[in-house]
Amino acid sequence: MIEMRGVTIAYGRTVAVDGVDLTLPVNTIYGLLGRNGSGKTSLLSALASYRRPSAGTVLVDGEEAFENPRVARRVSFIRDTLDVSDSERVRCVLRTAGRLRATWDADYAAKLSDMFELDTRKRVSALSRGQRSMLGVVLGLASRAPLTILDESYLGMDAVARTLFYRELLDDYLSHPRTIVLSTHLIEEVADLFERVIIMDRGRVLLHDETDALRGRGVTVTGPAALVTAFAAGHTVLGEQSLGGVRALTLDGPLDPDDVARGERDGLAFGPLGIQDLFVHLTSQPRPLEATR
Ligand SMILES: Nc1ncnc2c1ncn2[C@@H]1O[C@H](COP(=O)(O)OP(=O)(O)OP(=O)(O)O)[C@@H](O)[C@H]1O
Repeated sequence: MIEMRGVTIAYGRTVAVDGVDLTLPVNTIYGLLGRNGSGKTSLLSALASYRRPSAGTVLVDGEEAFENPRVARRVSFIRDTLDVSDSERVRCVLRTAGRLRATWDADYAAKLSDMFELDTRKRVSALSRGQRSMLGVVLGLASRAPLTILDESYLGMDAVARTLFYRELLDDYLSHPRTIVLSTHLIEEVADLFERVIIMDRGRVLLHDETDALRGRGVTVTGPAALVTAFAAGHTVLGEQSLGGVRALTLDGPLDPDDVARGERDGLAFGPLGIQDLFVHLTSQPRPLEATR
């Protein structure tokens, strides 16, 4: 179990993470979503015990995470800097990872490198943007760490490489269950991988739920304007569009099935909202420039 209690991370006057409470059951794939600057990387750094929170605690299996070697050994945090030396050759980076990590699977790392056509003789400095990301993915997956954190790991990877990555991640997770936290902006592309979704907004957790529950959460109601308006009474409206006499409202669901059946009889149409559209609706309110205190 991973627990965050009142976790706050501030950089001077900028509050990147603002009193986050989260309980994360293990052996689950999490999607961490949030707009630019919403605090995802900061939160993940605390989760990975790379950063001491300004306030609050992060507990991994009951142990305080920061500067705790027992926790650090169980965590693999892959971020864009990769935390490796640019002058090293890829094969040396992989060998070092194997030496440092008891759970490392060298054969799997070799298989992944082949799959991504990653030339392990190259120095890290000679890798393209996408190839650096592939190296990050190899380091993350082959570590088989009980807590694997991939922070926007696909950057620069083309559609084919990303598809291979998603497929591989799911296959390997099924044979080696572990906790994987994936932060991404390519929501629709990966939404099917997530078992649970965490949405951050301005340093806070706006929502944390099972992906399946979220799929039924946003509902679009379309029909004659007066009928739609009457139906929406008492519901939270997340968004609206009008064209002539037709109105479409996005409501925060789930809706009562009897109400939906009645609405359909009256000529209203109901449609589910994808995770990405729900995310856009929930997080697209105008924002101040910085979340400062
Ligand atoms: N080292 C730092 N020093 C000062 N401010 C920082 C630092 N790192 C992050 N911030 C600020 O903290 C806030 C959250 O940044 P963070 O990188 O955690 O967001 P993010 O959700 O990962 O963003 P993105 O999706 O753009 O990568 C931003 O306002 C950012 O400017």
